[in-house]
Amino acid sequence: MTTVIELESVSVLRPGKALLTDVSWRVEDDQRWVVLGPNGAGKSTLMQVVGAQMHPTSGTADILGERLGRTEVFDLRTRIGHSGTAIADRIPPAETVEDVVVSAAHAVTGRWRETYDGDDLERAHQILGELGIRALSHRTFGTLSEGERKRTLIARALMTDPELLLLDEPGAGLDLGAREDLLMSLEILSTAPGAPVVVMVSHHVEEIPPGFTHVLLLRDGRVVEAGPIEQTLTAAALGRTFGMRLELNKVGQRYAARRAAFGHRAG
Ligand SMILES: Nc1ncnc2c1ncn2[C@@H]1O[C@H](COP(=O)(O)OP(=O)(O)OP(=O)(O)O)[C@@H](O)[C@H]1O
Repeated sequence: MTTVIELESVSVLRPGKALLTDVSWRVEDDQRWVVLGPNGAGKSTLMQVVGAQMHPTSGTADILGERLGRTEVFDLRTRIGHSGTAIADRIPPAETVEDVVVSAAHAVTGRWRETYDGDDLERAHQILGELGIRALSHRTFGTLSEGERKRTLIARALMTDPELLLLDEPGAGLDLGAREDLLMSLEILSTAPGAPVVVMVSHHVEEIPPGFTHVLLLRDGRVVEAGPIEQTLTAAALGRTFGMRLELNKVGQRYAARRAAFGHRAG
């Protein structure tokens, strides 16, 4: 077992605001994590630190064996796949799906900057096939539905064969069918032999893909609980995270949460 992420007392401070406070977190290479928390909890900030895009103000962050602040972040970033809305916003709407994915091989957004070889294209098409969107290869990014965009961004994040894959709210904005399709793809890709370690951010327990093993609950920049899903994801812990009394149900490997009925005791 190898430690992929090790944060020790990480804080990220901005003028007048603590984005993260004293976050300690360890992720091993046989684990798949969901980071859950309400709006503004610090989830994206945490992904920025873990994705080597942001340095902690204090504490230490070791990612894939490299300590932030002591390593060349550009090299480290090539080992990490990151998909989120910040990346989607930088993609030109006229770029084709194939180019969005293949351009990751050179870590640029906008194909015009680089040329690609046949191997890159073959790999891009293989990944698009695994995510069920190969038929969209020649469509432009701007014409895709939200679900198709999310898949394209995940395909892009996988293009460099990363050791660590960070998915920031992959289920946001998807309809029921698209969400269920995406969860199935995430289950398959995260449990395949040789799969990268996956960390996924979400607001909803309904979006936890089967096969995910651990959960980190975040509120106001602080860790509420972190550990194996079975023991950690309780109605009480979720209620503390979201600031209300919640009922939590589990059917098979899927979860559902709602406000607790009057008189219900969170367990
Ligand atoms: N540079 C900054 N200066 C001050 N506050 C900031 C800065 N960047 C982010 N914040 C605040 O820090 C908090 C955490 O932001 P972050 O984007 O990490 O939360 P999040 O959990 O990802 O939220 P959401 O679920 O809404 O996407 C938010 O309240 C945000 O407004």
